[in-house]
Amino acid sequence: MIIKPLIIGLLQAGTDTSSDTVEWAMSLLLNNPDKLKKARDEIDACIGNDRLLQETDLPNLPYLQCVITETLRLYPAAPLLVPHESAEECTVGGYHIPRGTMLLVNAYAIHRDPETWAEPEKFKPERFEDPKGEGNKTLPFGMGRRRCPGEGLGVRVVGIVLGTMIQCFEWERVGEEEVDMTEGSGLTLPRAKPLEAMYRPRESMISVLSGL
Ligand code: HEM
Repeated sequence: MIIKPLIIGLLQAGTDTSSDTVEWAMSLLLNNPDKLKKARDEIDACIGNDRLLQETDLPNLPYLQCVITETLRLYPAAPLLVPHESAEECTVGGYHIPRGTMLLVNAYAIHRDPETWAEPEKFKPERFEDPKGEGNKTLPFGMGRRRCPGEGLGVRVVGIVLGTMIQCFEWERVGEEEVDMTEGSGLTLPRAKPLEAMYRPRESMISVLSGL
């Protein structure tokens, strides 16, 4: 009886969140070709050109992970998380919250707070390279007992898809101008317009790709 709604819930919660994150990451990399090259160099050094990236490679690709974390900082797939309700009256930041109040966590604003982040609007995956540096104060998957249960799967899916796209193809913007980063609306955070980009197989990956 509960299997159907459970499956539908998992598909709804796990599909757009993951695909939007890949699309934002690729948009950011297209506007920052030096970061795209750095991610590709890491993949080439770790995996080479004889096989496709696999899930077991992900722990050995720390810069790719930094790219994903920085993407989720700037474009958290659920910018207000999911509405919560206070089970008891409580105090948050000095405000009295009666029992039964709807609470929204503005992860988008927290992730761009200039008190917390240096150059908050800038795409800098490097900010996550040094654990002693700015540190990771993001919450793209929420917190506490209602935290996203699909985080492990989501991070792996985004890592494999994005990493394979970087490993196998040369990516370029359609024209001279930067990719438009206008945000769409909704409960999740899609791009206003779907990403358009030019790509072609990398010479070094053609034998792997043609063997698929
Ligand atoms: C990049 C990928 C993903 C992101 C950024 C993301 C983010 C989130 C966020 C912010 C919440 C709300 C947490 C809160 O309000 O405290 C959530 C809830 C949830 N997510 Fe994800 N998610 C992702 C992928 C997935 C995947 C792959 C699945 C499952 C296949 C999934 C299943 C769920 C479910 C079932 C909930 C509701 C949990 C509850 O209410 O107790 N998510 N997710």
